[in-house]
Parts: sequence; structure tokens; C-alpha cells
Amino acid sequence: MGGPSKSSTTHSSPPPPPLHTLEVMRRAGLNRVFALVYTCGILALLYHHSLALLHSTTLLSFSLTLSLLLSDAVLAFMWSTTQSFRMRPIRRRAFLENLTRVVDESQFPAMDVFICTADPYKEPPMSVVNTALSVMAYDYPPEKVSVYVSDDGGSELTLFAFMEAAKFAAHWLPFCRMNKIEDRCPDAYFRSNQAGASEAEKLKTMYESMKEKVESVVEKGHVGEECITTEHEREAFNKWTTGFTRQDHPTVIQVLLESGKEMDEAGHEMPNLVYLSRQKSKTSPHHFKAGALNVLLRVSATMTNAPVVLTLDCDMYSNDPQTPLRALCYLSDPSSASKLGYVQFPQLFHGINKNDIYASELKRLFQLNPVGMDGIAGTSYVGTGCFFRRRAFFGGPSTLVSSEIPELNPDNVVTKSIRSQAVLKLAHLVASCNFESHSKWGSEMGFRYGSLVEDYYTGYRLQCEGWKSVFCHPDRAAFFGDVPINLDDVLNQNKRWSIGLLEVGFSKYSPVTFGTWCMGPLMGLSYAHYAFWGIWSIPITTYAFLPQLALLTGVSMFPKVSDPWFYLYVFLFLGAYGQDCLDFILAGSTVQRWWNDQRMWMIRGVSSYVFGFIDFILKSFGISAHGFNVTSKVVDDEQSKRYNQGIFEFGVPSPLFVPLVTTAIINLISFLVGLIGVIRSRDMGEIFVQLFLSGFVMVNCWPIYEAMVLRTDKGRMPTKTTKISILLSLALYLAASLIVQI
Ligand SMILES: O=c1ccn([C@@H]2O[C@H](COP(=O)(O)OP(=O)(O)O[C@H]3O[C@H](CO)[C@@H](O)[C@H](O)[C@H]3O)[C@@H](O)[C@H]2O)c(=O)[nH]1
Ligand SMILES: [Mn+2]
Repeated sequence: MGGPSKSSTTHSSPPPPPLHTLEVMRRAGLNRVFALVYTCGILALLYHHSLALLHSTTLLSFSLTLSLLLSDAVLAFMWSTTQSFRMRPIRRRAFLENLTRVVDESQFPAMDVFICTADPYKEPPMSVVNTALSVMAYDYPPEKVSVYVSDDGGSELTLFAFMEAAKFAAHWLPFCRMNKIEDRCPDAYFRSNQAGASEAEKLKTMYESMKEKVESVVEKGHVGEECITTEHEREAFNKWTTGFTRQDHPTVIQVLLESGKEMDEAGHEMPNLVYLSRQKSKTSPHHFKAGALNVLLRVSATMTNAPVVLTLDCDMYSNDPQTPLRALCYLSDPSSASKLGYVQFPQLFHGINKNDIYASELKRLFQLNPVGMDGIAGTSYVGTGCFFRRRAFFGGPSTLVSSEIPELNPDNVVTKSIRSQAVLKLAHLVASCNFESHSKWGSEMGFRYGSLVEDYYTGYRLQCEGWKSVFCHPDRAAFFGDVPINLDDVLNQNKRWSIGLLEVGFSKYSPVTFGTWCMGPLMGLSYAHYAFWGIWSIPITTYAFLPQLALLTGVSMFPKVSDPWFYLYVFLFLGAYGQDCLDFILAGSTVQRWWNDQRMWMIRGVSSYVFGFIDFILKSFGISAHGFNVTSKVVDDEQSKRYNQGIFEFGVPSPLFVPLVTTAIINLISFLVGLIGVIRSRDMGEIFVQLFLSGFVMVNCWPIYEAMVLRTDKGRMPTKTTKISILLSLALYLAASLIVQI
């Protein structure tokens, strides 16, 4: 703490300056009123459906009404879960300038940074290296920073890249410090800055030569003799014996930099840098990223055991060197610190195209909803860009869960060198496959197992234990990550998420029951909102097909324009869409981006969520198992060009595209048939809602029609997908006609 001030001997010392403040957004009041009005609308609709159900005379009208009732009930439920985000949105500010007046720099806690990578071909080692360098260069006492890289790909290519990075860091860190560089990710810096000064020029050459070396090794697929310069390096690569595979190999731990031993070019200390590839064996489950993170927690405990832990995905580089100080404004605030489990920064991305065609920004998930959860008890953990208190992984704020060996406990102090035999021996022990069997890791300790979205699940469980969290969204982005730039990747990623979320939603820890019980209804609803993403597939698919097939077979399903109930539909539609759009605009987005976001919601609804839901059910019956399919971060030049022009990328015959094309076909035809009907009979009243729905979906499907018939580039819709979808549409139409006739 700061030294005693000269004049404070007789007066009581002034209160410490604030480290952060928060203010409730003004829109909260309006949101609450609107929620009330909209709830009445929903209740009226459900009442209307129930009446219709009771009075239905035929099996057909009964089933149609039942489908609508079910769909609208799901929509209503999902809508109600989103209200928790709107009840008390807050805005926070952190005062970095006050930090050293409250905590002396010498008292700053040490930080262990975890970077996960899993596949050198989907996650280019150079990009992982950039992420690591960007955090090694933080404006934070370097001897207090330790960067641990977990390589689930078990790849010598990644290790090689990091050996090179360690050498480059000795030049990069002092360069950043002395020139007060803001972009501390070398790639981002050299991309956006015309190196003018000779020193920058020199570094650029150095960087380029490292990049070339690493990329050529990656291309060759192995580290050749010519790349190995020291005996020490050779020893490391010797671990890659013939039996060494990604799924089956011993632990590799390589200390690349040791603070206090290795110095940078200017003679300053450097952070610790450790490469780690945990033991893998085909016979023991490895729990994907959650497993990797738990090994990181343990290995780092044996080496540095820092009280603060930052988790990063391999593509999330730091964009602001002051970020750890910002996190400290919350973590070291004496008034709230004891219960604060983590400080989450938003996931923001670089390279998104102008109108964000795939809604990759995920504005709701990463920017809007967290502000709402933060106003209640804290935001969810999103897997990267999150500073944890290490203690949070060991039971609730007032109930410590101890580890099997005392060295792993959060209060253990490590005094030995991280290269010492004793430390390395223990590190190997805790990184082995068997260490976790029959232990509390993954259930009561560390990152939690049992869901493909380990981030969401872990944050949720920590909050259930009583930990609070903070959402920190500074003006200058703290981190930037990559977005998938083709639709198949986007949809697969969303499918993985929807499976993982359903795993939590239907577990004994379901947010609806367990969450509500632990954290109250609003937090329970917030977490339930994500958990049940997958069931959005029910209303979205229903509304994509049912009214259209009914229109094609001459069945009318909705109130006529002259019916007062029609206005309820108008209100509910415009109310939900209008509010959604307004939220976007208020958050600084554009109408085009919002439009694409709602389009992607529908696209996910008929593809990712449907497939995710089915996969989840199959898995529940033990029929299939699903893994963590890593999203590719490799950029194909042609694809990237089309992406930047805002053109949808199909190209591969993915099963996820079939429902999209089928939707596009059915809606186009039903719209045309409906239109012809209207022109003939000159009465639109009866089928207006159905016609409007077809037209609305059709407008949304425009990129799909283009990809099917107009385009000739490699990203067009594969003919195979189109053919299958035509057959499927035909089958649906025939089935609908048959049903109408009985
Ligand atoms: O077995 C595995 C699988 C993945 N990863 C790492 O996990 C991270 C995230 O993987 P990615 O394919 O990029 O997934 P995304 O869908 O883009 O990630 C989001 O969703 C994940 C949960 O599904 C979270 O873990 C991420 O933090 C979150 O950004 C990457 O650094 C991977 O290297 C591992 O370490 N081991
Ligand atoms: Mn990712």
C-alpha cells in the first residue's frame, strides 16, 4: 500500500480514490414498461391459440394450431429469458490513474496467462505466437507475468514456433516499451504501421525472417535438422519419437524463458514462457479445452501459482497493453474483491466485413447481454479475455475446496526455479492423464467438464457457488480475435455451441432449476437463455415451412387482416423486431448489420440449432458422441476476397446447407403461388400473414438464390446440395398435400 502521508498523523486518512464506478443505463425503465406491455401481448396470443385449439373441428386445424401454440410458447419462453438482460443494464468505468494510489506497484499480483491451441494446421503457429508476444509485452512488471501455452495438437511445429518467439521477444519487448507502442501484437503492428524508423525496420526484418522460418517448417510438417541450433533444443524435439501422435503421447514441458534468468536486449527481465503439451492417451478422456485448461491450472500452480489467471484462445491477441491494470481496478478493489471471481472483457474481432454478413460479431452474446447480466450478479465467462482470481477454481468464496496435493492449492507459494528438477517433476505429474481420475477436477474444482461450452458452463457454476463477475468493456478494445469466414465454419461452430448449451440446459444443473435456486430468477433466466438456444429450432423451422406449405395447399392459418387478432400479430412482430433493431443501433451498430444478424438467427435456426438439437438427443440415447471441432483460423485468399466483398461462401456440400436451400425453395414457390392466388381472387385478407412470411423469408434468402443460380465462383452452392434440397422440397410438398386430403 502507499506510504503514510506526512500530514495524516492527526487527521483520519481520506478515503482512497475510486477504482471504478457504475451507472444504471437510462433505458432500464423503458425496457421494464415495454416488457410488461409485451407480456400482455404474448398472453393474449397464447389465449387466442388455446381458444382455437378448443374450438378446432378437424384434425388438420387442431394440429396446425397445436404447432403454432408450441412454436409461440417456445418463442415466448425465449423472449422472457432475454428480459433479464434488459432489466438493469449498466455502464462501468475504471480509473486506471487511481490504481497506484490504492495499490503500490510492488504489491501487484502475479499473473499466469493461459493460451490454448489445438491444431497447427487450423491454428497457424505464427498466429499463436503473435497472441503470446502481445501479452508478454503487457505494461505490467514482466517478472510477474508468466505465459503458458497449451498445445493440444502435441505438435513440434508449435514448439518450434515458440522457440523462435522466445528469441524474438528479447527484441520485441524492449522495442514496445521504449517506443510506447500500442499494438503489441507484432503482426497487427506491422500491418497497420508503415515502419519508418530504422529500429522498426530492423524489427520488421527480424519478424519476417522468423515468420518465414516458422511457416516453412509448418509447410514441411516437421522440424528439420537444419532448424535445430542447440543441444538443448535437440533434446526437446527428441521427445517426438515414432509412436508420438496427437492422441497418444507423453507430456512435453519446455521452459522457454525464465524470468530473472533470461534478459531482454535492453537488460530487463522477461516474463516466463512455458510450452506445455499434456499427456494424451486414447484410453483416458481428455475433456477438450476444459481438460487443457485444468492441466494449465495445475502446471502453472507448480511453477508460479499466480493469484490471477488470464485465459486466452490462441487467436485472441492483446490490443491494449494496459488491460491487466484495468482488470486490477476491479480485482484489487478492497470493497468488492472478496467475492469477485472474474473480470470478463468482450470478445471482439478483427477482419469482420462491412455489414458482418455472418453476424460473427455476435453483438448480443458478447456485448449487449453481458451489460445486462453485469447489472444483476455478473456476466458469463466466454472462454477468452477473462481475468480470474485463481481462488475461484477452488470452491465458493467462503468454502475452500482443497486439492489432493497441497502444492496445487491457491495459497501455496512457489520459491524454486521453474527449471528446477523438483518443479519439473511435479509439473509432469500433474499434467499426466491419470492425475485427474477419481478427483474433484472438472466437477468441483477447476474448469468444469460435461459440456462442449466449457466456458459458459464453468462461469455458470462459479456464479452458482457465489462468485460475482464484472464485464469490462473499455473504449479501446482489449483483445481482438479471428472470425470464421465461411458459412460452413460459422454453422458448425454454432452447432457445437448449441449442443454444449443443451447439455447444460437438460442436466441436473439446469439454469431454470438449479441456477434459479442458487442465483435467483433473473440470473437463472439469463443463463437459461443460452442453455436453450437449441430449442429456437422449433419455432424457426415451423415458421419457415408450415405456413408456406399450408399456403401451397390452400390452407389458411392466421387471422384475416380484418380480424382484430391480426393486429396482435402486427404488434408482436414489430415490437420484437423493432426493439431488437433499436438495441443494435443504440449500441453503435448499423441497420444493415442488424438485418444480417436477424438473417443469421434464422439461418442458424433451421441448420445449426436443428442439427445440434438432433445430435444432442442422439447423444442422450448413447447413439452418437460429439467432439470439439476446432474452428479453422486459416485464411484462404480467394475465400477471404469474397468475404470482404460481402459474398456468402458455400462451396462445400455441407449437410447444414440442405435445410437452408430447402427453405429458400419452398418460400419462393409458396410466395409465387400465393401471389398468383391473390391476383386471381383479388382478396389478400385471408392469406396476408402467410404471404408476408414467405416474402420475408424470401428476401432473407436472397444470397442463397444467388449462390444457387447466379454465381459461378468456387463459393457457389454445390449442385449436389441443390439437387438434394429440390427432392426434399418436393417430398415436403407431397406430404403436405397428402395430409390436407385426409
Ligand atoms: O481440444 C481442444 C479444443 C480446443 N482447444 C482450444 O480452444 C480454443 C477455442 O476453440 P475454437 O475452435 O476457436 O472455438 P470457438 O468456437 O471459436 O470458441 C468459442 O467457444 C468455445 C467453446 O465451445 C470457447 O472455448 C472459446 O473460448 C470461445 O471463443 C482454441 O484456442 C483451441 O485451440 C483446445 O485447447 N483443446
Ligand atoms: Mn475461436
